[in-house]
Amino acid sequence: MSVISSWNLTISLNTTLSLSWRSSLPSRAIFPRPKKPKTLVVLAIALGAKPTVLVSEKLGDAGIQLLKTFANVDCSYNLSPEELCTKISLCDALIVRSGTKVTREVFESAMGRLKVVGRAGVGIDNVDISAATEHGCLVVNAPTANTIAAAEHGIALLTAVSRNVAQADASVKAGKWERNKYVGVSLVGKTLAVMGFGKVGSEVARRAKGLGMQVIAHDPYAPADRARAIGVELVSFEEALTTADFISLHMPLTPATSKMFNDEAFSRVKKGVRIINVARGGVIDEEALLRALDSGIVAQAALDVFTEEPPPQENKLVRHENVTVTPHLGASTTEAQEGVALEIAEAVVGALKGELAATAVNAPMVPAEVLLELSPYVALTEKLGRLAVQLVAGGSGVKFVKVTYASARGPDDLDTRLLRAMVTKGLIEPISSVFVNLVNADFIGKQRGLRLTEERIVLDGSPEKPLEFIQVRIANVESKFASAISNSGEITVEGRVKDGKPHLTKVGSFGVDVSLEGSIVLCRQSDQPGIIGKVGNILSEENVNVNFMSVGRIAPGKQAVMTIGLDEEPSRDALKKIGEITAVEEFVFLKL
Ligand SMILES: NC(=O)C1=CN([C@@H]2O[C@H](COP(=O)(O)OP(=O)(O)OC[C@H]3O[C@@H](n4cnc5c(N)ncnc54)[C@H](O)[C@@H]3O)[C@@H](O)[C@H]2O)C=CC1
Ligand SMILES: O=C(O)C(=O)COP(=O)(O)O
Repeated sequence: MSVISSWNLTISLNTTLSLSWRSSLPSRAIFPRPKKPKTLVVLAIALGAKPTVLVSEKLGDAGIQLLKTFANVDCSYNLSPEELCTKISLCDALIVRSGTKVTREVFESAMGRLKVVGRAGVGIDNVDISAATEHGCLVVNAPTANTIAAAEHGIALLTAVSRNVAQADASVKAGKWERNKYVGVSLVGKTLAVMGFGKVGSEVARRAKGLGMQVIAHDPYAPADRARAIGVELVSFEEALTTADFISLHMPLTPATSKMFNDEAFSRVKKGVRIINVARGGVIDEEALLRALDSGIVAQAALDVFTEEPPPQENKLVRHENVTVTPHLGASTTEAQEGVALEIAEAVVGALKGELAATAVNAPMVPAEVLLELSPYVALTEKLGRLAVQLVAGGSGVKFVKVTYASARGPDDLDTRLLRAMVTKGLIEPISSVFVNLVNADFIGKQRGLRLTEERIVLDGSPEKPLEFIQVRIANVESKFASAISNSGEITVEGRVKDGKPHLTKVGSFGVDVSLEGSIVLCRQSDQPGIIGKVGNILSEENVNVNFMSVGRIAPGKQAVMTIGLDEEPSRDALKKIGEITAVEEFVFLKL
């Protein structure tokens, strides 16, 4: 058994938790309904209302049409930050490109309604991801559809710069004919340093090789074999700077890459280097670039992106004669815009339907086939969490939770992040007003001081099924249903997936078997004939449908735990009657 992760979370239980003793039913025998804005979208859909998607920048028509099949679509472009904050509390999703700043204030103004932000493109530096995560808002992007467009624009700028295309064009249009002034430089045989060897960078490299250039790349995280496969040598930052005739930037803007190209970097480049930036303005210290251009260290620059967009009129870089500029056009081809629009619309609609997004930026990306396989276990883990926490006696603080996964698969073949998040959701939601999802589960858990430990039991046998059983244990607490405490002294619930459905298979040390649907009555009685019939009668008198019933015994004639799965919620009166059956020693009603 090995511990694979742990973190802290403290849940303080309020005293009106679900448990009821046989003869003293509290005023509300069931769990208090959470006050949270729980899955508003799903609720809205259930009521027949469509979710609302705000599109704040121009999006390809195919994407808009797809969104309209599922949601009310509000295309409001050029909103001021204040207008965005005002509108956002009425929206379930927001779709942006690079021009909308999705700040913490936006998430705060959403007041819990905003469920997903879709970035119709790659760079997510305009979205405050930490704030999104803290607010449980999923951020998805469209990472692939504009790769080629951005790479082609990089190559367009590379060739334009080398032959002074923009300057010469302006000159001819101004009535001049300056053939000697605009003599260019050749690309063939020159060294191009691609900085950031990801999707765009590697496509630029491929194309530059076709132009006869020597291509080197700097990317601390790129796999060497990918570079080798296209004949590119991965080099250090230093080597890239000192050997390149052309430098093309393709890394994301992050705290680590911010102003990566500064005075220090420009002091090490080859004199006369040419720089192309189709990444983000912020990766260059623009003042430093201006100095390097003025001193001739950098011969020319081609910039598609700027620290501030649009750049102010007086921006000296924009007006510099050795600088070619475009207004952030990297992704702007008809094909790329239709592609990203569809990619983001699909991701946003999927997220609004509650599906997990393959392009999630702030949640684990779980491949579709893994999701499909894990989905019954997702339901199981959430329900086990909900059951376990409902079994805790009011006043106990839930801090130490252990989740055990029993599987014949090796640890690398089982991604438990999703399952862990769902246990957290199950543990926290019934006893608090927060909404927990895959996005914010770890954050909320940590914030509340819960210490959740995951363990693996590696079983012999066929690894065909991802999991054999899952156990959730809560230590250092008392239970309102004493039988839920196992021999190890912890509240223990265990479940399995049977025929694709989650089942509860153990409570404390008692083996049980009940499908986890509707609600459950757990009942400990002295093992004797007739109890099942008596309980069944009480429920049938109330028209409460029993969907499952099982009895687990320590030994014949001793104690047994009866588990009853119910489709409807029984009245308080019916529960009271169950508690009054003489052989019933304790019972509890649990909502799933
Ligand atoms: N101008 C435009 O319209 C467009 C701009 N972009 C920009 O291009 C960037 C790259 O896009 P993709 O290639 O699709 O992303 P990607 O994630 O596939 O590639 C980024 C690469 O940068 C590398 N990287 C990270 N830190 C680095 C560092 N300190 N030094 C060197 N490399 C580093 C990463 O390892 C990764 O391989 C985006 O983040 C976006 O900002 C993307 C599309 C269009
Ligand atoms: O995808 C990206 O990262 C881009 O920079 C494209 O930006 P845009 O969607 O054209 O505003």
